[in-house]
Amino acid sequence: MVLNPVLGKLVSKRVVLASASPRRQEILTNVGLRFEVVPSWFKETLEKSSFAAPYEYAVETAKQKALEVANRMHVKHLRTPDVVIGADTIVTVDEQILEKPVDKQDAYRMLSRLSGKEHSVFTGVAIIHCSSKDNQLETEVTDFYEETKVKFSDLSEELLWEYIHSGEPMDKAGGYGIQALGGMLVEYVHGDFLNVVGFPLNHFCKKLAELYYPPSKHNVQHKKYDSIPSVDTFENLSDGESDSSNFTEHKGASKLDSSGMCSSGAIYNSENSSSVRTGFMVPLENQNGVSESGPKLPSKILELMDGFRASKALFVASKLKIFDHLKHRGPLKAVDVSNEVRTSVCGTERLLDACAALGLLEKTPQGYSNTDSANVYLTSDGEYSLHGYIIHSDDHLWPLFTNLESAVKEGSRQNHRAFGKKAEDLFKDYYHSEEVKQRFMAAMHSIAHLTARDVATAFDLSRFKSACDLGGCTGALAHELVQIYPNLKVTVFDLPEVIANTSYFQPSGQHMAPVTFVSGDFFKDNLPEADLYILSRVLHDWPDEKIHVLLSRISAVCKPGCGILLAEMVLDDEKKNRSTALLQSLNMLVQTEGKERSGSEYRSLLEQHGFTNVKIRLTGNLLDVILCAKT
Ligand SMILES: Cc1cn([C@@H]2O[C@H](COP(=O)(O)OP(=O)(O)OP(=O)(O)O)[C@@H](O)[C@H]2O)c(=O)[nH]c1=O
Repeated sequence: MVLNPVLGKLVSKRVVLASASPRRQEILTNVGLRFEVVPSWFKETLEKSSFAAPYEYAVETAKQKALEVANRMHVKHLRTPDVVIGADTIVTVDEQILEKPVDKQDAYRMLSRLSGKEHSVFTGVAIIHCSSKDNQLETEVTDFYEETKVKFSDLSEELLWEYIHSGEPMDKAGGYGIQALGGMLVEYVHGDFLNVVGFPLNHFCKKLAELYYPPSKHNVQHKKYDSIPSVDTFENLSDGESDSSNFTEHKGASKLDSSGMCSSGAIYNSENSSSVRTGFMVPLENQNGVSESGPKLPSKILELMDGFRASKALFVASKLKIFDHLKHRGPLKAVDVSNEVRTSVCGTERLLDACAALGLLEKTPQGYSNTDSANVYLTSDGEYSLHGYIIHSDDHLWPLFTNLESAVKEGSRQNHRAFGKKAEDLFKDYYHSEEVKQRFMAAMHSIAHLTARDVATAFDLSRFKSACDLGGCTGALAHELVQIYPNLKVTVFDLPEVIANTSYFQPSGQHMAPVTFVSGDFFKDNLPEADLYILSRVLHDWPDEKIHVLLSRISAVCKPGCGILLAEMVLDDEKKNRSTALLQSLNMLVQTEGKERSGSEYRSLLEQHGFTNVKIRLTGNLLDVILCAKT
């Protein structure tokens, strides 16, 4: 495998693909890159005549798409990505730039222009490396383009219209998809096929190699990077050389463990510990000095095998409030932390070291201190504290997940095995004790607060005058909504046990008037009147039968034009790409009768109750958003 070493450089980074194109997602997923998808909101309206060459237009558009996402993620979530990738594909013929057709007539114009001729497909790509200094986003942009020439056969009118009516042209530059039916129109392709499909993978890998393995004096003389470097080339690149790259590696990304394995997939040859090999095929020399290929290092599998250890280390550090202590008193030595939290020195030191290697803490000669993200997310009073959710995960989800095998065998929740009692009503279980209720509410508040801005801004909701957040718990989303839409009045509707406990979670110093709390059970009691009903992380708790009851109750009080806003993790229709959401669906299996659903499943549920014009936005945050209106 020659590609993995370069892509392996991205393993420990938060990589974001700023593109809604399913083709780009597939091309990069197929080579094992792990990334989040955050489609860009940049409008592709740059003035084409201001560019000397068409590829400059594609490159600039790609750059603007990626920068928009980098900025948005930095400003909105305090979650600066490490690398954002943007791309833009255009077709040029007779010095005209063709983008995606706006309608069938436009597709006809484009395709008849391409008929019987050779044209060029350019994809511009921008790779943005991001960092945050004093809360300011800093970016380093690398961009390039790739050109592929494509020749179409002569297309008859009949063929052309048949192709247009297939629907394939509409979301594709030049009005065709070479990877599908459009392939039948093509006489020849000169250049990179994937570049036509939407992403020049080969050139992208070369760029990464240039960035992460800048040629040293030594190999400038001997090596020419005019193709993707071979394994041999990579073997000669020590980490020393890669460290000279501008881009710092994630801390601990290449740490050795006792078995000689590196977390990034690098391995030390025991006979030559100074050379780090980042390939997955590990050439080792046998006694005769002949190279043999060792087994592949399955770093993804190893990471998954260890995943629970990392989770538990995070849970224990959170439970011991180590991040809180370090926020106020750090840097501290292990012995001081152990005194503060009353634990053994040797155990504490190992936990702190593990947390530092996982990137949760900094370790310096002065001691351990929090990273910026530990201060924001892991302290119990951090601005976007996940502390509540972490404690809930440890106390509640962990015991349930240890019974995952039974859940899979039986197809049902496991409260009886985890907690020794039969699950009655999902929420009654949470609310049977004050302590469990507080913990659950804190967990829900953590997630609602972290996602509220993206949920509230996924669609323009300014046409609605009143909203009712059904199961709105502590009101975290409601408060965000009234900040963003000052004319909106929001009612939070939840069970009496919840409403009685919301005061602790209210933001201080805000004008509280527009958010009202009303108690009731949305399956039984009258629903407050509203133009917009919000269900955030509600439907995934329930089986379809219960959802039909709830949606029919909402539909009965909803006037035409009024809407429903759902916030859920939305699965892709094939249920194969979004591992966080698919794991969340297992999480629902172990504890509820609900599940995560795909966009089409939600659409179908809503349409059965008279809600149409269903729009789905993937936010790149933990929750996606669906908006629909009653007709
Ligand atoms: C020529 C050709 C193009 N495409 C698709 O055309 C879109 C171009 O549009 P874009 O503006 O570059 O991208 P987008 O789809 O709008 O996504 P985004 O990156 O969010 O702007 C991309 O999808 C490409 O795959 C194919 O799937 N096959 C082909 O043969």
